[in-house]
Amino acid sequence: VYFHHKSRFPLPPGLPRWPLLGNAFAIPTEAQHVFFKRLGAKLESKILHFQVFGQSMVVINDLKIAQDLLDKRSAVYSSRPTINVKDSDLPTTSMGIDYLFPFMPYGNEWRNRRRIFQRYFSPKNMSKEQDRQLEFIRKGLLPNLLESPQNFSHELTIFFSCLGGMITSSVYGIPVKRSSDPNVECQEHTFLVSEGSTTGRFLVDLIPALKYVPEWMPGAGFKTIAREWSFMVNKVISDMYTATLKGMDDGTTRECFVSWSLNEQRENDSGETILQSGILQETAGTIYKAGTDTRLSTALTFILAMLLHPDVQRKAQAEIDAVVGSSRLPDFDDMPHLPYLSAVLRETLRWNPVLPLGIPHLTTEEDIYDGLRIPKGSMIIANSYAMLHDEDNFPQPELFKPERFLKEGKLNPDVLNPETTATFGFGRRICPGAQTAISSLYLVMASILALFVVSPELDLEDKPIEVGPRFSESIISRPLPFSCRITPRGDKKVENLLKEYMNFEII
Ligand code: HEM
Repeated sequence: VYFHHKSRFPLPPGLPRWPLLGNAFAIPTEAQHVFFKRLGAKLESKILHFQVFGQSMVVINDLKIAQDLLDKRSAVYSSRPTINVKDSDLPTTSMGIDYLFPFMPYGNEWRNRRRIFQRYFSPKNMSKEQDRQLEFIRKGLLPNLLESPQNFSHELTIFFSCLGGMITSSVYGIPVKRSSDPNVECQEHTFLVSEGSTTGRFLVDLIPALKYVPEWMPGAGFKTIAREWSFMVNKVISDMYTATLKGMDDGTTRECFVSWSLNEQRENDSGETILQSGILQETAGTIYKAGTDTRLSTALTFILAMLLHPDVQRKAQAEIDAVVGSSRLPDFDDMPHLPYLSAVLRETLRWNPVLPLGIPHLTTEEDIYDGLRIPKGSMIIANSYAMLHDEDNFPQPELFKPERFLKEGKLNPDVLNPETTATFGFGRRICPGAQTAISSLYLVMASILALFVVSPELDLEDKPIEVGPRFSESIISRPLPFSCRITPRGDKKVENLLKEYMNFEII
């Protein structure tokens, strides 16, 4: 009786549906975040409902609604859509990667893994992680940029080596080469196999209800790839883990997520449990992809913003020079004294949210919100892009304007902070890597601006090549390849400043 009573509430507004297909073909396959934002404005609703091949889907375009539901009612809004490939098609129970906890449904299995992750990536280990970040930036990123032949694909590789290497070292503690490290490349290639050309494809393939269009429907090709892919992912995850254990025995592993977690658990007498059950190995296997792509996209967005806004770049450099001087490199202690740079980071996260639609949640109960019915089993999409481009909070949201976060030269606490709002998701699923991400991005930005200038590439007639802000319009939003130059600043003794950090081939 109660159920029927509740079900009389209407669904949130949406589009007219076709039988069976529902709204599948009304939703574009690219730039969905922009489509949802515009449709919400047209239908005058900040919460929308769609039906896609029988899957109920709710899109939230508003921060308060997302907080009311995903944060405050998190007991109901914290699951994930699961992967729906038949058992018989695959060697393991599903695609073989649903044990990676970002994609696990809500419950104890997910909770155990997330706890193990959070115990290491917590404030008490932050200074150790920051030492590692400093090292990878100073011995890897900066020397590599200095030696770079200046082209986008090379620079992309440099950022990727630094961030992929940093996370590999954080998780596995094994030595990493400053460029072309075989373990970093192997993880990257393996995780990329299913993705085709864009990074977004990776997540799209993982989230069944996002496969609106036939090419993403599980067909023979998809299943073959899934089978091969799950095998390779599992092998890499197991090989990397074994390398750490071996390194722990012969003393070559530096302290890292895996070694720290094992030691900590051994002290509590339960180390055998996580070791035997393989939970630690699985949790470790999650971290590379989550921690590399997201930071890489943010770093590239930052470079693009500096290219397009030389005035912002000069202001940030002047602030760094005033605080850091010319005889040393920036470090984490400088952060509180660099409000303009902090505003640049906030604006970078806001201007091009890396995961514009976050990662979908799933409701485990029916719910009623503001007179609207949210069915059980609905996929919930929090449109972070719409929230971070909400004109009420961020006037002229398409403009890159760090000043919006400042008042009288200080960070203005009255303006929403993208470091703590929407960028990293919501509720019990909120990104557990946010602190480490922010800290490393801050140092990447400060270090580059202290030593280098981002400027336009010149064409054959020495005219600057024009670049527009264009992003891959998939699940992960990343600037499309653009030409630029990242050259040592003429007013700094860059080689001297980097002298003690050059020539470390292995970090
Ligand atoms: C700029 C960088 C990053 C951004 C923008 C970002 C954003 C996000 C978002 C939006 C989610 C989904 C939250 C939700 O479901 O509501 C997420 C989940 C996650 N992130 Fe991040 N992330 C970043 C960096 C990192 C890093 C560096 C790590 C690891 C060290 C990491 C590990 C994870 C994990 C493990 C999850 C899954 C959490 C779960 O399902 O319980 N992320 N991230």
